[in-house]
Amino acid sequence: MMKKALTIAGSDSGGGAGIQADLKTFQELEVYGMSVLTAVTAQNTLGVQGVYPLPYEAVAKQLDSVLVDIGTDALKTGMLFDSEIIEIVAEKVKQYQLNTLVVDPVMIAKGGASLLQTEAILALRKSLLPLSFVTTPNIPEAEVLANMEITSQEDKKEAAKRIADFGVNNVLIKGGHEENADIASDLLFDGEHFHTFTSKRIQTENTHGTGCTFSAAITAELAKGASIFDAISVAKAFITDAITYDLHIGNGHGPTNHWAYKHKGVLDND
Ligand SMILES: Nc1ncnc2c1ncn2[C@@H]1O[C@H](COP(=O)(O)OP(=O)(O)O)[C@@H](O)[C@H]1O
Ligand SMILES: Cc1ncc(COP(=O)(O)O)c(N)n1
Repeated sequence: MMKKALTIAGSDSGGGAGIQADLKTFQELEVYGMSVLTAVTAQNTLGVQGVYPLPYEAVAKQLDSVLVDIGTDALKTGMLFDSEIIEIVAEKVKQYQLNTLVVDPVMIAKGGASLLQTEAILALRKSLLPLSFVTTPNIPEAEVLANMEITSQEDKKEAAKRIADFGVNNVLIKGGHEENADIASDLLFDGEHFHTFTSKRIQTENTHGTGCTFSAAITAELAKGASIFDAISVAKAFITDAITYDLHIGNGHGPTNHWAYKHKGVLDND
């Protein structure tokens, strides 16, 4: 039986991040993908030109439609926009007893546009993180959640512990923003131990959607029954290939290549 994965996120009209990145990743990793939209963004490789949240009722209804009938083996959240949407998601996660929740605490798009209202940070900490199996902040997001600056490996560890204290089982702080490093190193705290997942750093401007793609890959692997460690290992290989075979599309920060992980051979012969 094919496993199922659900993403609750915003639409990226440019196709590189958000719902579109998530569904492409689910497809490549061979899980059945479903989506609940929270907002529509007018977006391309140059940035975000508009943000249009959906009515709260639309978010709640989409969740009920999917969960009453189809159900899911794992789910992830991306852009949630405000505290009301966070509370709706938290309610539904409890109501339908969903255990495998991946929270990618999307706050700001790479060009600087806000995808989460500042008032919503509290709701994220108090209502959603306690229900989560894993959360995947980048460094600026980890700084906001943990309420501290991160300038060293020790700071990263301290921030991971502080975020775990909100009640989430696993905290994965991504190292994509450490631009001076020659590796891209992500730190996992599983409540007891630290592990790092490392790849070489790829020099490219085309990193639009890396965080969405990475957390979607973790979600797909968890849906198939992988352990958190194995799910992150596959996701790290998936995102590294997707960045290595990046797409030179548009005039700004292009997207990653969701096709690469499964079809490197074909791309190498291109
Ligand atoms: N230039 C890069 N080379 C290799 N891996 C990268 C690069 N940039 C980001 N990554 C990896 O992509 C994943 C997403 O991280 P990040 O870019 O920090 O997320 P976000 O998109 O949320 O800011 C992480 O595994 C990170 O290590
Ligand atoms: C609708 C939407 N959701 C999320 C992101 C973040 O993208 P990234 O993965 O590059 O942090 C985005 N740019 N747009």
